[in-house]
Amino acid sequence: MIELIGVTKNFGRKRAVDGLDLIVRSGELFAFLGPNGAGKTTTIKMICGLLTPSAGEVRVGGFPATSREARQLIAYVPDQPYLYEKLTGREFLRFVVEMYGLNRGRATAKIEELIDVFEMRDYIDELCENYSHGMKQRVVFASALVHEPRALIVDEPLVGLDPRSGRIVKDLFLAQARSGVAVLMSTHLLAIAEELADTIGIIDHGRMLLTGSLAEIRQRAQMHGPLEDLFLKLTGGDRPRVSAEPAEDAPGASEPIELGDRLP
Ligand SMILES: Nc1ncnc2c1ncn2[C@@H]1O[C@H](COP(=O)(O)OP(=O)(O)OP(=O)(O)O)[C@@H](O)[C@H]1O
Repeated sequence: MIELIGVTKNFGRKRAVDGLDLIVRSGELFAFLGPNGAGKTTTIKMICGLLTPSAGEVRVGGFPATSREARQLIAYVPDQPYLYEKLTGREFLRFVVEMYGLNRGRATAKIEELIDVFEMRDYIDELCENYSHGMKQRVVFASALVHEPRALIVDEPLVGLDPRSGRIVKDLFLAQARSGVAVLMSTHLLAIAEELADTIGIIDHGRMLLTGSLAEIRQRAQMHGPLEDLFLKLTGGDRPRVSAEPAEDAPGASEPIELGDRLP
């Protein structure tokens, strides 16, 4: 459903994405991982047709990503939700229906279904300006699904969500993938990738380092511990060592703290 072949993106002299190959099939939940500045958002924007590649091809459902056909197939949920503050959540969903030119009867039923899925009935008729981050994010997810996309692209989907909202969103990804939607999720939360993903892709400096199921990438990297260790090893060394610079006479003052030592 989503296909990138030899994709490069330059911003002036900066190469953000470098000869990237990436495939997400219908029904697959793909976790796109990489350190800050690795090229994830740039890649996502090319898939959504918001940026054009400097070289290579990006296709969605067989159509060029910038085409109208591709845009009809895709839904994109950015990490910072954007809503029209002076509309209610329901009005915003109706606005999206109009934008896509959807059949009103069918879309109204879909909106009602999504209001229940995202547990928004208590606040959907209030103005968006009064919503919390999590409430906004639920409306944004609902608006992304109203046209029944075949590819769902989400950038850092769980940031700022409470456990209940996070559970709803995670269940939604699984349900979408099981119903045949290609789901591409960019995240820094490795536990989410471990929990949900069929396939994990690790990108660094614009290049795909490894792709496969968790078991496959562990085998290829010859590392069988936590994904965090594998990720850190692949993307530039082991666990970072951070000097806490305690007072000179503090106990253990000369010992650097190793991140992760205190984690359960
Ligand atoms: N519009 C732009 N102009 C110049 N450089 C850019 C632009 N957008 C991104 N870059 C650079 O391209 C590289 C990749 O950025 P990108 O935002 O794709 O990374 P990312 O993996 O999404 O990072 P993060 O996890 O921090 O969000 C970075 O070095 C960034 O500074």
